[in-house]
Amino acid sequence: MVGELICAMMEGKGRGVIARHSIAASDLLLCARPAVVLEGPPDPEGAPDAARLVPALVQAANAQDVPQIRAALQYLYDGTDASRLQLPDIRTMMNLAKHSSSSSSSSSSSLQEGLQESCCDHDHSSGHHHHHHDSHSHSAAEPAAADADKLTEQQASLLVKYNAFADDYEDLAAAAVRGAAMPHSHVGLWPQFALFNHSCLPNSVHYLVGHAMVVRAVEDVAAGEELTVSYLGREEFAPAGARQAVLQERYGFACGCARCQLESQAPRQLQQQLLDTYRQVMQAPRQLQQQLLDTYWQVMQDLKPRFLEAVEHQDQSNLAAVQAQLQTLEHFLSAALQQHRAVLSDSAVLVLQAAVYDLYELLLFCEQLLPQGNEAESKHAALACIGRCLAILNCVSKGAELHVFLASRLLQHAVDLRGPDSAQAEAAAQLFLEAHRMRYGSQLEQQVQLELMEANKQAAEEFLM
Ligand SMILES: C[S@@+](CC[C@H](N)C(=O)[O-])C[C@H]1O[C@@H](n2cnc3c(N)ncnc32)[C@H](O)[C@@H]1O
Repeated sequence: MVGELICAMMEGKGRGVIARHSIAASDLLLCARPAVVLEGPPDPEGAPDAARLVPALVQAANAQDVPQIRAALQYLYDGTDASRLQLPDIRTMMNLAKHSSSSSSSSSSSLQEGLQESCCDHDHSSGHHHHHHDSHSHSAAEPAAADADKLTEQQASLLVKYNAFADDYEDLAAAAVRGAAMPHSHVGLWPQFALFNHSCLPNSVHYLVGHAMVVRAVEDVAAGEELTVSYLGREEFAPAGARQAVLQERYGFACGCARCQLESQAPRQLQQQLLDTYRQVMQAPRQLQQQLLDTYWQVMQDLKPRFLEAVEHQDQSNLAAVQAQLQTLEHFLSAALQQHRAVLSDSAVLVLQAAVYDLYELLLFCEQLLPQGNEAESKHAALACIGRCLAILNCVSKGAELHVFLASRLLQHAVDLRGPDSAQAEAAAQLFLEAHRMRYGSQLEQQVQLELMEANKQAAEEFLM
């Protein structure tokens, strides 16, 4: 499928990646190794500072024995030079990665190799196609260096500033399946991945397997349509203004994607309400988030079997007070959404709700920490909360890790509450499978599929409250 992508100029965005032919949801788009990558310690310490990539990038680009890296980076930096318009194809990228400074013992797992093979199998073209263009977002600070043979430190800094990618973990389930030790944080530069532009409602998902960057479509994409990824992590769950501020500051562009447009066209009153809700959720209950997380860790570490009981003995009344506040917020927001329901499609409502995703997630956490009524009732309530969160993620964040985790949680609750053979459990299993299909594709061997599902179930236990 990699051969089906074209690099072209996108109005107001510099270059971008478009589909040459139609692409189906869950198709693999890219699996590429980095030009450079640095591993950090496992979370919570986070990924190394991207600035540390600059000297490594200069060194990799100027290494005599691997001119392809220099070509890829120079292309990325300065697409205006006709002599360098030919982007190395995926095979070249794979080969050059063998020589790159980023070799890793963990990168030879069978899952990763499988992914690479599936790329190569589909790559029937001789390389990417792209059109000549004369402006480029990365090179604003200076024209192409006359001595184009060497990538300068200044050029490398610009490349890193706009193109580096960092993550606290590689894909946790894939790491577990391939037997990797504790997954590490990463910061690196993947030249082909860096050609994808951003959307707050992306049609592709991306993640690391070892050092390989995997990109997969999560929507059906028509020929000629742009393929987009989200540059925002958790910050994607914020209103348009907040997202745009981050994108402007970090990447220097004003986002005008479909989600931003939808929000800016929503009735003014509703926009204000979304903003107010977001502020209240993000400001006031920040302590609550911490409190909930602290509670979570405490309970998971030594009191897991008596999870709900233990929480009751700690700060139940405090949590209940916050829960009540959250419920009030949710009530008003839902009334406002209801008021404008006639002009909003189902998915528009979900897109708008994504701006205050934290509200819904905190309600879910409260529900899980503070059971109300009898066990069945509280499970019902939790099931409804999970369903709501999942619907939002299924709309704006398809194939994301959180999407897979919540689908796993929904399945667990449905099985618990209604039994493994119930219609609800079956529907939830279908959602879990679908989230997996988006993230890992539809052509996985059944055994690998089962192992990934089990690993994601475990990871959801550990990482989701
Ligand atoms: C990783 S690069 C993406 C490829 C880039 N367009 C190019 O020509 O090399 C990130 C840069 O692309 C541009 N960009 C990405 N997404 C955009 C969007 N939705 N709207 C406008 N510019 C965007 C910004 O200049 C950003 O700093």
